[in-house]
Amino acid sequence: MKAKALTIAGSDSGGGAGIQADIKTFQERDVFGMSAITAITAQNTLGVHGVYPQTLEAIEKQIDVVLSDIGADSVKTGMLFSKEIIELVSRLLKDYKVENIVVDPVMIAKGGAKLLQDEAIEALKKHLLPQATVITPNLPEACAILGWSDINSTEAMEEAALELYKLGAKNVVVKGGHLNHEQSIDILFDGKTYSYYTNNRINTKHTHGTGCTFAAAITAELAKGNSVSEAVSTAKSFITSAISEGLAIGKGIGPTNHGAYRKELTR
Ligand SMILES: Nc1ncnc2c1ncn2[C@@H]1O[C@H](COP(=O)(O)OP(=O)(O)OP(=O)(O)O)[C@@H](O)[C@H]1O
Ligand SMILES: Cc1ncc(COP(=O)(O)O)c(N)n1
Repeated sequence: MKAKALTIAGSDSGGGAGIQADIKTFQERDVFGMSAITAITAQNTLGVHGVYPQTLEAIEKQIDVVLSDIGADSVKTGMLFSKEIIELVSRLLKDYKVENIVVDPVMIAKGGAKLLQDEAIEALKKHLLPQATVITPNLPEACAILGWSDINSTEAMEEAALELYKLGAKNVVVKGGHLNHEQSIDILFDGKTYSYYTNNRINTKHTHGTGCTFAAAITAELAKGNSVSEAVSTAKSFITSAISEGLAIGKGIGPTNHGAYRKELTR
């Protein structure tokens, strides 16, 4: 049977991040994609021009009808915007006993727009992180969750992974896209071992949606029954290809190319 994945996230009208990036990635990885939209954003390559959160009722209904009928082998969360939405999503994922949960703790868009209210960080820590199979913070997100000012080395990334693991997630991937290093290094910590996923840094500005795409690829691989380390490894290859063929569309930061990995596999 075809694997199924649900993304609970914000809509990016520009198509590079959020729900759109997730669904494209699920499709590329041969997983049936479903969505529950937490907020509509008016977005393009120049940034976020408007944020329109959906009502709790609308969010609950989307999740309820999908999980009660179709079900999901894995669920990804992205932009959740408020404490109330986090509490709702956490409750529903518990009620439906979802097994594979990937939490991408989206906080700030590349252009600087807030996608999570400051007061929601505590709710994220208390309710959602402890339920997660995998969490995928970038360096600023890891700092915000831990109350740290900076993470600027792989040693500090390992320390952050350990401290984040103590908050209850089964696996932590600290993403090093923001590290000033010639390689792009992500570190997975499963409570015992630190595994490094490393590729050469690609010199491009077209990286809109990298975090969403990476986490969606992990979600898709988990839905198909792969292990966390296999899922992260495939996701790393997927995002590296997508960035290497980033799309110079629009006047600002273009999106990654979700179809690039498939092309590479069939070459
Ligand atoms: N220039 C790059 N070259 C190669 N890999 C990259 C580059 N930038 C980011 N990555 C990889 O992309 C993935 C996403 O990492 P990143 O730290 O950019 O996430 P993010 O900041 O959450 O993304 P976003 O900016 O979409 O929120 C990671 O696997 C990271 O290593
Ligand atoms: C709806 C939504 N979710 C997530 C992101 C983060 O992606 P990025 O940091 O690449 O802008 C975004 N811009 N929009």
